[in-house]
Amino acid sequence: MTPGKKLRGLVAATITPMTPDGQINLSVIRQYVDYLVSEQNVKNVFVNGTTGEGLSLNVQERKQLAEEWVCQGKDKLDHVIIHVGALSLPDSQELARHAAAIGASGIAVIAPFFFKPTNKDELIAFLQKVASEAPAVPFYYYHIPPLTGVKIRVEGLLDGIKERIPTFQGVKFSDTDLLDLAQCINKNEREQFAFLYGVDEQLLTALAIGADGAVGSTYNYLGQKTNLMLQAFAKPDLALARKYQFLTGEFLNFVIKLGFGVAQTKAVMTFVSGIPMGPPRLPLVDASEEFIVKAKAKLDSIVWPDGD
Ligand SMILES: CC(=O)N[C@@H]([C@@H](O)[C@H](O)[C@H](O)CO)[C@@H](O)CC(=O)C(=O)O
Repeated sequence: MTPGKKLRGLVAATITPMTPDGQINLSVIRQYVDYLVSEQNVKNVFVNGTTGEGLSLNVQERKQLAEEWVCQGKDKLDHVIIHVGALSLPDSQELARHAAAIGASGIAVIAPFFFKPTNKDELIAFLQKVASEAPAVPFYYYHIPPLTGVKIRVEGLLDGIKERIPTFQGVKFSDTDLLDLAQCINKNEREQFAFLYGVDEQLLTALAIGADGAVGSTYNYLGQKTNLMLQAFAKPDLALARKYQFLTGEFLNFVIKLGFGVAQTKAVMTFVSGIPMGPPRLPLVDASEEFIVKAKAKLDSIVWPDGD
């Protein structure tokens, strides 16, 4: 891992592999790391987040997964960010201490979403209590209002955040309010915070307003194609960048219409990578055979600009 290096580019929101009987399956994580690096050119991971079913795992499972990713990622990955958010503050603090102890390169926290903070001060108070348990570890706020229902705008949250959370390093922004994201980027140029976008089908738009990179589920299996989009954008060859975005969008638009979530992501990753991701944990249920057949046919039918 590369300490101190600003987080940029693609971050795979990792899937939690499970055995057919629903236990976490640590045995494939080594192969998973190698696959991300060699086949997808993705060297950053975000562990135990939404895609990783982090909120459906117990504390022990989350620690085991964090340890395995840090251990297998050593000398191979640049950043291993561990999501340590939980509804229970002590659980979240325990996970933050654990992430620090195992040498994670960052921690992230989601807004609590059962009893919700009602304003930015309450939210910052919660985040601060977690961040202070890992005082040497870069801290990221994980903003995902479609799932948490916590709609506190990030722009306001960032005002004076470094005084409250000295380790504050950036935001994983999984929302479509691009005005909020743009205001964050515009106001925080000097702070060197990292803004990582989390709606994969709209990444190009976020890059245009200055996002540093992205955290998402599709970079597990479309990382290499999305990296080509990032390269085209940097060149700049916007026409080419758009082609990549339109094609990933075409796939996502297709699967979203069929019904797309973490269970389906596990199925897609299994057929693309060959690594068994197993079933999701209840209340999520397995992707149907019909979904798998249709999603695979759709992905195979796409002709990418690089000729693949
Ligand atoms: C709601 C949701 O799951 N969003 C995904 C996206 O990557 C999403 O799967 C993608 O944009 C397809 O819609 C990520 O933002 C989630 C994520 O990064 C995580 O797993 O923590």
